[in-house]
Amino acid sequence: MSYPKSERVYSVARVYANANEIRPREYWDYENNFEIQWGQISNYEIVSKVGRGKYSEVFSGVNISNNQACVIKVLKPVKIKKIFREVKILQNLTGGPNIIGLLDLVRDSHSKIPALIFEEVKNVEFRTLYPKFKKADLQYYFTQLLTALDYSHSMGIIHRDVKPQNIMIDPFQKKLRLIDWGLAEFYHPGVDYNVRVASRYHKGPELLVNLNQYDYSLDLWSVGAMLAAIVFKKEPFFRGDSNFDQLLKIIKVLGTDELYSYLKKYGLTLSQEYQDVIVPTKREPWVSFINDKNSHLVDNDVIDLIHSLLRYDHQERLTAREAMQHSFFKN
Ligand SMILES: Nc1ncnc2c1ncn2[C@@H]1O[C@H](COP(=O)(O)OP(=O)(O)OP(=O)(O)O)[C@@H](O)[C@H]1O
Repeated sequence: MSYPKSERVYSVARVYANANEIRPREYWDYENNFEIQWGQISNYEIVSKVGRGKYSEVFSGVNISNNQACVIKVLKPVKIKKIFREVKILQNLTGGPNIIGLLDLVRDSHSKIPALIFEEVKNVEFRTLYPKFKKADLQYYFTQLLTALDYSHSMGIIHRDVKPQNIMIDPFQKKLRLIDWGLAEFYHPGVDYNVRVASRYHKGPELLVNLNQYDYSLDLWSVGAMLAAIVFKKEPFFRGDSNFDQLLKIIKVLGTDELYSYLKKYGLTLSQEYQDVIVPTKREPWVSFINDKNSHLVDNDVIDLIHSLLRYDHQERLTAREAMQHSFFKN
């Protein structure tokens, strides 16, 4: 059984909780009876290297059978289960709005090293792009991102690694694609998930306080952290220098009162290590982050949106769909 329910169910997603249960088992069970149909590796040629991740080397390439540009993600050796999960999730989501399209799967006949073939996005690096964003750009691109997330969540899938590096934007075509589904997971209510996911600066509080029954709302914390970073021109917004320190950076902004209410609500306690260093802290008002460099981007709407995403309590955060309906996107 791949998704054992916990004996104590203390948190269930507010939306799409049964997205997998209502679908056939083959939809989410990537461990049993799942077989990959491999394409022709000879169709693809590498052009140049575009990036490297923890789990892969990524190249721009071309499909010589139709002259189509593509991206070739060559996987580093990892557990076969992890590869199956990424492939199954990509197959389920490909074709959805603003989700990176998986075009083919190939593997080297000798080494058996697999590679994923994707549509190519002519991405402009976020450190170049985001500082130029005006309110209209934020409205447009965050709507695109939330559309991808609402779709993925409605399909029962949590991305679990939302961050600028995983959001490809081609500003000339105004195209946004959510990439890197390597940490994504199927959501089943009442299952204890591994908290060692996401990248440090974008980890939600649930991961840092060891709350295992998290859900889609994890992705909305990461969106909130990204939005706050752009709006307040503070990249990243929460810069912890370790996983331990990451929660301390969040406390500096959100304070301790709501942290303790959060822990109490779900019956959690902080480790002794945290209890030794955390002192009572007041919430830092959002307006205290306004300065000469960012004031043109800040208004009450965007502050309210950030405030509604950056909540300790994952159940209080706006869902992707609710966030899209926020007044920030209307004016
Ligand atoms: N479809 C694409 N179009 C353009 N660039 C891409 C595409 N896919 C991946 N890249 C580039 O390759 C990098 C690594 O890809 P990806 O995040 O999928 O790999 P990873 O090994 O899972 O990375 P990580 O260590 O962040 O988990 C991306 O940050 C991006 O720069």
